[in-house]
Amino acid sequence: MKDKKNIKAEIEKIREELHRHNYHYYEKNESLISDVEYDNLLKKLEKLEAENPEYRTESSPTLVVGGGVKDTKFTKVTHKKPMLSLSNTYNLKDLEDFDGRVKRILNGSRAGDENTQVDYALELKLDGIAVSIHYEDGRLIQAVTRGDGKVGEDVTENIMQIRSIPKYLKESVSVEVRGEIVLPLAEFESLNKKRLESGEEVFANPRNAAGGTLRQKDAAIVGQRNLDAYVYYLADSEELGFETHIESIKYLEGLGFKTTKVYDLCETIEDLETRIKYWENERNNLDYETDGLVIKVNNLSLYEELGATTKAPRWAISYKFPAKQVTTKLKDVTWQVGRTGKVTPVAELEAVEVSGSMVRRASLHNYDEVIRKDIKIGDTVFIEKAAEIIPQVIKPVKELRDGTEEEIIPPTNCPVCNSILEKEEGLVNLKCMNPHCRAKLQGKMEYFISRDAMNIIGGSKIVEKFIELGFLKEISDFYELHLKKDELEKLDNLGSKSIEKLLISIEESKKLDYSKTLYALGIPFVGKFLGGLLSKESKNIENLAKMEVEELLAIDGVGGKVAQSVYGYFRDEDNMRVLEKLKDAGVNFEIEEVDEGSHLEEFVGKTFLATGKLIHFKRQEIKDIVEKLGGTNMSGVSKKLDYLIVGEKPGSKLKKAEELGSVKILTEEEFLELTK
Ligand SMILES: NC(=O)c1ccc[n+]([C@@H]2O[C@H](COP(=O)([O-])OP(=O)(O)OC[C@H]3O[C@@H](n4cnc5c(N)ncnc54)[C@H](O)[C@@H]3O)[C@@H](O)[C@H]2O)c1
Ligand SMILES: [Zn+2]
Repeated sequence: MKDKKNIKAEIEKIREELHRHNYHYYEKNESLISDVEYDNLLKKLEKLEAENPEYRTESSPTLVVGGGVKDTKFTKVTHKKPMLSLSNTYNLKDLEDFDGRVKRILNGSRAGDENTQVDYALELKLDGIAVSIHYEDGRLIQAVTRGDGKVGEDVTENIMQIRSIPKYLKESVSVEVRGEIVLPLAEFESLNKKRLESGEEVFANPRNAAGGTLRQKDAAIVGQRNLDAYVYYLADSEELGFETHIESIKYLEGLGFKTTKVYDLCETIEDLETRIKYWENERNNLDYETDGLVIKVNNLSLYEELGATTKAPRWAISYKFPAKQVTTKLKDVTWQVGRTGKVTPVAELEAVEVSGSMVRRASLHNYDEVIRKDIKIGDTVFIEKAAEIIPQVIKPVKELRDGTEEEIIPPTNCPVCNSILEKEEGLVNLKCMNPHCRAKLQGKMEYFISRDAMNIIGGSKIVEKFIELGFLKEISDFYELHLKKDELEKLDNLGSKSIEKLLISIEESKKLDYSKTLYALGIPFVGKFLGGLLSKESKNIENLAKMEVEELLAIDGVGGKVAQSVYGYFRDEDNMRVLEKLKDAGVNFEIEEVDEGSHLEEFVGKTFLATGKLIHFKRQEIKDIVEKLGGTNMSGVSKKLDYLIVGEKPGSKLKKAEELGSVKILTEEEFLELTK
């Protein structure tokens, strides 16, 4: 008995929690927990309700479409056909179950026909706000949000502000069309930047921003935000005589609607799996956010038989991608000193999995941002890890504070060398001014050997050790390491093999292009682009060192800050001393004269790009060959591209080139032939 009581209490507690999250998510367009955490709670409740049917209620979040219209500022409108949610899954096994369920229902109603063929349409699941838009004789008359699925809010005026939604259709038909209102990623970023600058709270993600915008009372604001709309459902498709979902979508395109253009026909579960794998990566190249894929039965005549629960149709399911955003606890903030002495806060987090990897630390950028986002130690925070990007702290969840959170206090002294820090430009940057600070030294060394600079093997561990042992005091010391070979080989955990490799890569680095060696010096503000530009303009470092500020300013692309920085660099005795050492060691600081005699007819005036995993060449080698033979390298596929060299698993670039039709595709062997 006691047990039962506990179960009842637990069920009620989870329901209450879910109601609270629904309120924040649908009414206020903000989240207190991540979607995965929400979905896990919902699944837990579903399980408890299934095991204890006596506690089921019609109003449970497991049975109703989220979002209400109770206190709405908009006029309420009853939907002709309910606007349902979608059941969701995060794995392929559940997808197979879905396919099995669909076939079982269809087989059940057609005894004897055991092998019903079911085709699926696979679409992108846009992460935005659902709307239903009504047209009468081709004219937009009303647009309604999903609301609680039965009753939504009239947002016609706001929808009128969205350029990609046609106000008049290309045919004079009366239809109801459903789609998703999204905020494109670029718009989202610029909106948040503006809000941060004006002290307003940032939106945690594009969906929240789209929701907040669409339910604005002031249509003019909606107009400024550049929302976009993609449609994915024609409510009257059967009445209009369409047989498949995909046909109806193509018809919508013909009427003037924007769709994602993704409606892959999949005949088997294997087809579905292949497309899912493809989109797991490819979705990062879209300019709007997707949180998964939607898989729909393509044959419309099966919809009635399959039916729907109170919450979702049985002819569709969503396959959700691993979450990019999750919440976790901010345990502490540490301060990191970079190569220029800039001191930045780093979030120390309770370990959490995001996009398939464990995250323990995340960037907080600078103290100003900590203040603007109002982040405190002990806060629950949203963090995000997009493809291959360092995890970022998005915002704190202030609603979850219990009063024990602590202010983040910036240090007064350098956490590494203890010298007093100085403030630059107000509060934005704290800086260690000690020229001998170990952290700065280490940062400088790591920058010097990084891939885009001198490309010397050996990571931060080796640099740290060599600094500690006194082998590295300035960047030119790398070129004296060979003199200490015997000593180095005796060090623990290194061994002669890796020392040998290290010394070879140091030797190799001497031959690098002047643009790279210039970049490697770490002159403030001189990144890869300016390294290239300044090397071309000056031809060699002696010329560059002699340039006056006015001469530097005369170079197209060089501004005041850069000119001052470059000029100052070469007027510093220490810098010049290290530079002389590098030159004496044989590091290249001049542009090689291009020998026009080596140009090949097949290459002159032609453009090249390599993609995929290359077997015979390094990517840089291909670029060097192209340049040497008189061709030009490109970074993306466009009409201007003449040759695409493809390795293994080429991906989207090859697809694009094939679509263009004008690009010649070469294997590595064919490329090699061309150079002969
Ligand atoms: N973090 C939170 O606090 C919180 C709270 C509530 C809900 N949520 C999240 O929202 C989900 C529930 O929201 P929901 O009911 O809007 O469901 P959903 O967003 O998971 O799926 C249904 C919706 O998908 C949209 N959609 C996008 N592309 C589509 C396409 N091609 N075809 C059909 N529909 C498409 C439609 O708007 C549809 O209403 C939960 O599973 C959870 O992940 C999170
Ligand atoms: Zn310091």
